[in-house]
Amino acid sequence: MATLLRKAARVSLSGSLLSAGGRPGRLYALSYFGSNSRNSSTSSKVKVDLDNSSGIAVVKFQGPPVNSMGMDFLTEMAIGLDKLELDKNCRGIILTSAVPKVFSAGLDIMDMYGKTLEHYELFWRSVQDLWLKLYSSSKIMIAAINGASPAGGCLMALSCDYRILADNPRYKIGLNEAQLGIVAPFWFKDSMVNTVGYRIAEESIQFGVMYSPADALKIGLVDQVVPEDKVLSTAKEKMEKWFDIPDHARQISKSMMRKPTIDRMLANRETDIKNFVGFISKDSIQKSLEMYMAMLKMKKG
Ligand SMILES: CC/C=C\CCC/C=C/C(=O)SCCNC(=O)CCNC(=O)[C@H](O)C(C)(C)COP(=O)(O)OP(=O)(O)OC[C@H]1O[C@@H](n2cnc3c(N)ncnc32)[C@H](O)[C@@H]1OP(=O)(O)O
Repeated sequence: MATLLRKAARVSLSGSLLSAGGRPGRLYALSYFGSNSRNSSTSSKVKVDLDNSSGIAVVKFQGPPVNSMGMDFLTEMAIGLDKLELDKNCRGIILTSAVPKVFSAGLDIMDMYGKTLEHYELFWRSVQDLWLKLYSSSKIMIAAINGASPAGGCLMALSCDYRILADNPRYKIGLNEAQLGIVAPFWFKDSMVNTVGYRIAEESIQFGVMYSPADALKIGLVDQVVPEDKVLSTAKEKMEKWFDIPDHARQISKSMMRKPTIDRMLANRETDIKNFVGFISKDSIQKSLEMYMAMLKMKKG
């Protein structure tokens, strides 16, 4: 009976939780290589390592200096996630960083500065696409946050089912867009509200608060804070606990919780792209981004 239940638990529903409009299951060229028990794929910004015996895939961001989410990163992540979504051996995915001290610096500001309208449109569609894949994944997603995680970095963590943050006061996390003079779009806001609740999100987004690990834990932005060298092992231990739940029941429950948020984004996707392109191409916003980049560079010198 126990074996039967275990087998049943491994049966996964095909495809992500995405509804029809979301273009799931796209095929792509990236291929896995490795032994029967391990499948690995490395592209320039993302490394995917699936352990077939445990069912856990570790997706490591490896785009120094800060794992910013530019076109390459977005494309490689989308390809890696598509592949894992279709892989029956994969039951859970851990997102983490191979770059010291940074999980992800969020969207690549250089993709939002001084480019053509066509570029902004393509870029924003790719950002939406990645969020849809993360948020609607049928797999168990755990963020092993081993570094700073502002804006888009925080969004990737928010898209997971569980978040573990390294206990280092320099590793701040939050949707800080307002501090750059830009606005977190409604689906960033929805992801935050769904995690920490309306009142905290309201304050957090308006101020663009970046939380220390202790504060992030207090408001429920992360679920656990552990010593830095334990982040990945804790994520793997936690994953084993999630594996005790039969996949089909967990997936349907996840879909039930997330579907309204996903559907809202799909229904407003084109308007959201128009808003982004119109907003980001304004002179005043371009100026804000320019000043922000200069400030980042000055901080170094
Ligand atoms: C209608 C809707 C409209 C708009 C919605 C847009 C939504 C936007 C979402 C976003 O994600 S915007 C990005 C927000 N990100 C940030 O504010 C993070 C900024 N970066 C940092 O705070 C720090 O870099 C750090 C992540 C804490 C790491 O600090 P560290 O000291 O380790 O590195 P350093 O600051 O020296 O940076 C190294 C290098 O990287 C460049 N950099 C940093 N972040 C970005 C980025 N997001 N995009 C592009 N480039 C980035 C930084 O300038 C340095 O470059 P240099 O070596 O050439 O000087």
